[in-house]
Amino acid sequence: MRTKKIAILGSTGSIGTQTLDVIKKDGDIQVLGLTTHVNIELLEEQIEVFSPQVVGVFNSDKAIELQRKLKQKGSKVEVITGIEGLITVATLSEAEMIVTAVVGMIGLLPTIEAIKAGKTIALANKETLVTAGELVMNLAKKYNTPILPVDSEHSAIFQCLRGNEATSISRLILTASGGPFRDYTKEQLREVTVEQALKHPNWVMGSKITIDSATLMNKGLEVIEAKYLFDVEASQIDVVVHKESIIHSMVEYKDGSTIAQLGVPDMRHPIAYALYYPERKEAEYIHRLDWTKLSALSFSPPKKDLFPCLDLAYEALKIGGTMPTVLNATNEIVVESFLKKHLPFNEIPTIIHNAMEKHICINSPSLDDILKSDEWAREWSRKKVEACWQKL
Ligand SMILES: NC(=O)C1=CN([C@@H]2O[C@H](COP(=O)(O)OP(=O)(O)OC[C@H]3O[C@@H](n4cnc5c(N)ncnc54)[C@H](OP(=O)(O)O)[C@@H]3O)[C@@H](O)[C@H]2O)C=CC1
Ligand SMILES: CC(=O)[C@@H](O)[C@H](O)COP(=O)(O)O
Ligand SMILES: [Mn+2]
Repeated sequence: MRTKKIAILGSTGSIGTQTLDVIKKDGDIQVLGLTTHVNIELLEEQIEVFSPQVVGVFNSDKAIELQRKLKQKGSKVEVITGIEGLITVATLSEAEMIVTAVVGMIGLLPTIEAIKAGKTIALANKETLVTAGELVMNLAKKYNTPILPVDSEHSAIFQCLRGNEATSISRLILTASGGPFRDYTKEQLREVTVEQALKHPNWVMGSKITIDSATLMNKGLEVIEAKYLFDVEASQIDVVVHKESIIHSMVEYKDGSTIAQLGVPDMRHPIAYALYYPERKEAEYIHRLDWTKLSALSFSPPKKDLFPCLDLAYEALKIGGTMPTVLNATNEIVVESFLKKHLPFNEIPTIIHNAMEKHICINSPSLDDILKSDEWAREWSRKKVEACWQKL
């Protein structure tokens, strides 16, 4: 049996740990590199089990601490800090595939370097495509590098597209759980707490994406991600609330037929699909749907007036250029602030909207334009949050 060699960016997070779980179950993938931001305790355990060559620890104090611990144990694993650590792991010469499971646009530069180094990308890090979708996809074409979606909706669409011509697509239908507040009124939404927002009805995920699900920004980011991954028009991407999260997304074809991908909500399925693509690997550990107990699959339109982030994402996509970059960067700042309890829930879309209004959009941006727009949006929204915090 051939052993596939991979590296994982963000191995200590929700997607990272589930990727390692899949790998442990199958035993036919070798892990050459791992990275974390600060969680060196978990990284140390992962080093014990998977024996990578190199690890990246973004935080420099934590990197030094880990280096010291590993030295004491006589370990030969190399530790690299900062963005250099992420890029080194993303471009390890022997690795064929990179799983991008970091959260946020910090994943952009390592992903670009991995593409240039010809690595297959198993992409969970949606902020990368939202920030620089056109640039990343153009690079992937230039370097002939496959980008395999890990996000459950995009994996579903990818699976539904197999064996069909892209030209026969009528529309993509992304399913949304609606998040924990899908049945809340406008008044109730004013009072929601971080603790409530962190309780996703169907998935256990990292805190940033969980808040994005609660605002429906996750679906907005996924609309942009779908546009770039599948090269369709924004008008061809619809969102429907499906609270059971059993149908992971659908493709409607020109002949009126719709193909959907269904399964229990378990990220190990889309992760394994990307890891082993084009093979479908035996996965006894994934629970099967019990059709006799599934009494109903429900659908309803998203409440766009109560959750304006979805429309903001469509708007950013329509404007194009650096507008999705600004949408993403502002969202990262306001979500972080909400999680720190420095910002109320209903200020999230307001600040993003204001940032988009203020931004002077650059069309066909270079990487430098993108990085500068990202920086501008972060600075601008930090000031807005600060002003809001003073008033609270
Ligand atoms: N969780 C899920 O089910 C799904 C997630 N996704 C997407 O996958 C990505 C990862 O999500 P998720 O696993 O939930 O996130 P988590 O917050 O659980 O994990 C994020 C990982 O990235 C690391 N990290 C965070 N910030 C930095 C930084 N500045 N520099 C370097 N590394 C960093 C974290 O390290 P540390 O542990 O030290 O904080 C951790 O390893 C996101 O883009 C998300 O939208 C998509 C679909 C489903
Ligand atoms: C598991 C996954 O892919 C998440 O993006 C999930 O879809 C979030 O659920 P929402 O539909 O609530 O955004
Ligand atoms: Mn998703």
